[in-house]
Amino acid sequence: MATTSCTVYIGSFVHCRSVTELEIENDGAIGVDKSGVIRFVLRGAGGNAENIKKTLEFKEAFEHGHVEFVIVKKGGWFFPGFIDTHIHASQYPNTGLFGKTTLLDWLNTYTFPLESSFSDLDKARKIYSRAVARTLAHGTTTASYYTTFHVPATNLLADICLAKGQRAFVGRVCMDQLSPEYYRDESIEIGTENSRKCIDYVRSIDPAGEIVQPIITPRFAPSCSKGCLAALGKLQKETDAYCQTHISENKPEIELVQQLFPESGSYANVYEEAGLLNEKMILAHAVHLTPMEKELIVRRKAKVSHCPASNTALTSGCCPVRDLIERGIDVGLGTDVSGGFSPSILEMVRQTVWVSRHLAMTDGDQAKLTHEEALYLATRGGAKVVGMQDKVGGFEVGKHFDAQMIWLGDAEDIEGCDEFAAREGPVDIFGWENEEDRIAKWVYNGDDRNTLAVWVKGRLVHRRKEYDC
Ligand SMILES: O=c1[nH]c(=O)c2nc[nH]c2[nH]1
Ligand SMILES: [Zn+2]
Repeated sequence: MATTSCTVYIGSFVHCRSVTELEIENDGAIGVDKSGVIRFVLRGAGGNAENIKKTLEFKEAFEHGHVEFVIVKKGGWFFPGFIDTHIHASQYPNTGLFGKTTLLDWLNTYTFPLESSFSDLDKARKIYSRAVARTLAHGTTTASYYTTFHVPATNLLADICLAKGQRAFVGRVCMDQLSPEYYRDESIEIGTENSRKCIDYVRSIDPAGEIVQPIITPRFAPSCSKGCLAALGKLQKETDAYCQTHISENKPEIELVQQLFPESGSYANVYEEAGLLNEKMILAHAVHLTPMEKELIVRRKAKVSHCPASNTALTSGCCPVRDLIERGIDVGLGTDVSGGFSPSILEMVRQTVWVSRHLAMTDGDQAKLTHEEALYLATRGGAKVVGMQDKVGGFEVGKHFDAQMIWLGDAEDIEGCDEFAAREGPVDIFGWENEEDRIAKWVYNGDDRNTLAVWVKGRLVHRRKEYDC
């Protein structure tokens, strides 16, 4: 699956025009050069090859016969790749396992025993390969990953993402307290040094950071001493790397932070004091922030990863996403595997809508988010969270072609078979649906069977077996 020459993607495309509005173009053409950058976007008569040939950028390529065409079937569309702003690759085998636990006992019961086993590199390879392949199959073209505290296994995940072509932030988990003794950094110095080794390694395999980048990852305040957080704040300044952590996920966790950092005043202020709260910080959850904490996050331009499935599974709470957005905080979506039960960002789009509706039942209708808004969070919102809004999230000239081809199946009846056996995928199409209906059906009923192919920077990184493109 290598990058070809120039490619023109022909047919319908859909992306978010604004937070609330989708652009649906039924007769489009997107020209992508051999480095994966979008060189033209045509609306109307895009399928007309003569029209496409007229575009200056591609004239020469056409003349030399170096242009390939990828055509989406009628009823399907190209959509920007999804951005998962918070996922624990190391927890992938536990997807769907959480029982009745809540955050703190879930960590001890399910999470620390699994994560600590990543000293076994064969096991790490198997798990990370599957996690990356599966998320790609769900259309995730960029992911911000937590690994474990192991340096070799963390570097292995970066290798796998680079080889498979998924854009990734790869973060070695730092913690020097609270987790079991067999699974915590021996000292602040050793932990910081190990994190630096991972940063250096990831930058050595992709110096331009086009596909993989390092991300500093203090697990969360309860797992990190004040000295550990301060050392990571210093490392962040030195390396200018991104940073990710958890914040205000559930109430007992917040009480624990008050006990552990009594003089800090608030959970957000613990990170602020360590110099970690800035525009390169991705804060996962942010369910129970106080107004003062939200103001601080706005001032520091830190980002939020909304993880609706995880917040429901671990009964953490309903994040007031509308409030965060209206305050001007950049919000993206996170699967938070395996607190979250699914590696699919499409599922998180649904869950975002559901959580907002549950919130609306108590807080009023203004809390409700539409699926158009949730799709924005899954693409352009996520791009802002990871600082890639100029590169990915939509189809504009100059952006990279990170995209998925969506197809719901067609409406043709199979003779003698009126019922569900006629359908291979999860969505029933009757043929009379307009484009808006098809998108709604995809959001509420679709899954990876509808994602026929996925590209990152113009490189085909996934395709369904039965789809030949
Ligand atoms: O959802 C979560 N997953 C984790 O692994 C974790 N660690 C601390 N807090 C956490 N929350
Ligand atoms: Zn998490």
